[in-house]
Amino acid sequence: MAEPVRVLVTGAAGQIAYSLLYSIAKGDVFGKDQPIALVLLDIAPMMPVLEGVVMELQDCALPLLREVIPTDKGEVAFKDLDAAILVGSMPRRDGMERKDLLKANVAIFKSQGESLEKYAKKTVKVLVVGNPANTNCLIAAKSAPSIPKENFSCLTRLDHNRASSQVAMRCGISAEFVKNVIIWGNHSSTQYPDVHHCKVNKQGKDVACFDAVKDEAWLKGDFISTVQQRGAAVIKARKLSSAMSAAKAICDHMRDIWTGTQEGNFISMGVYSTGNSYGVPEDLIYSFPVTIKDKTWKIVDGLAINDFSRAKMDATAAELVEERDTAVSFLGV
Ligand SMILES: NC(=O)C1=CN([C@@H]2O[C@H](COP(=O)(O)OP(=O)(O)OC[C@H]3O[C@@H](n4cnc5c(N)ncnc54)[C@H](O)[C@@H]3O)[C@@H](O)[C@H]2O)C=CC1
Ligand SMILES: O=C(O)CCC(=O)C(=O)O
Repeated sequence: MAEPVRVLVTGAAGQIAYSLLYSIAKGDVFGKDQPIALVLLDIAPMMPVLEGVVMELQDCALPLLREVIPTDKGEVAFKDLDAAILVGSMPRRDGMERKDLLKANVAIFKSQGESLEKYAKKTVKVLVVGNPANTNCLIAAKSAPSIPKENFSCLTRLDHNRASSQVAMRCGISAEFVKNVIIWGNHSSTQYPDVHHCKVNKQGKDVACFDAVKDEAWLKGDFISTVQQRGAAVIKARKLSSAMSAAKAICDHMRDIWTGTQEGNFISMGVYSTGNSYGVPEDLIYSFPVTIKDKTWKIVDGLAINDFSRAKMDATAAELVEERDTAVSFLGV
């Protein structure tokens, strides 16, 4: 059997991690034959809670889980990593915008980027989940200059899954029959869920989403705002932010990095924008449609962009430029 992959989850005593760790440990992400060493980082006051999580992982008696390492120390957590899933940070409460989190959370990602630089393998794949996810990811990447920027990505797969599911429900079909929705831009309420290239499989045939849904006003109106506001709607209802669906999206994202995307399908993730062909400003982590092969993503080029889409792509880019500049002014990176 293969050597264990060493996987870090930060915020390991929190609610997303509680939904996530079982799926990783049972092989849903890195493969059913791939042993795993799971490193769990949280802050010192959470160590007693983390001990409980470790006990539960042990009690699952999972064959692939070779080692569980709980810690509050960066030098232990980031050592020799193959994959890092950076969840730990402060979540948004009802009434807060993601920008409110910027100051508190970017400092965490600067310090974790520095730890990746010092201790992780240069091949480590880093997924940033903690909000504001795009800007935190950019700051972590900038703080780890010897790790290629392409190894860093942020989670917009939850938005992607939300968009697929909204279209599927509208058509009365399962979400597996909806492919190639796109989330452009920021994981925030300015994101642009775009269905101009989306296909819906109806009775075995791929049909353009606009023809399948037959309601352009909905697709250009309530559909977009529902996806943009879904995180806030869940917070309002649960008084806590999305956790089960976030964990599922993290698994989808990291599994696609590890094993690649299916031929003809693309997915959305926040990646480094420098060199993109869509006129998005450089030096951002911006969500694009990507395909993945050999653990390497590639932005899907050549998709037609109409004026409606252009305006929304530019608006979310402008928000990211502002977030980046604010973060840089806080941190001086
Ligand atoms: N990108 C996305 O699609 C989504 C992102 N999120 C974000 O994920 C983050 C975590 O959410 P939850 O698990 O619900 O929050 P939570 O509050 O339940 O858990 C966060 C955990 O992170 C820990 N933590 C705080 N600072 C840390 C540090 N410096 N190092 C390590 N651990 C640290 C806390 O002690 C806590 O255990 C939030 O920022 C939330 O906004 C949530 C849902 C979706
Ligand atoms: O909206 C938030 O701030 C937390 C949860 C989240 O990012 C989401 O559900 O999309």
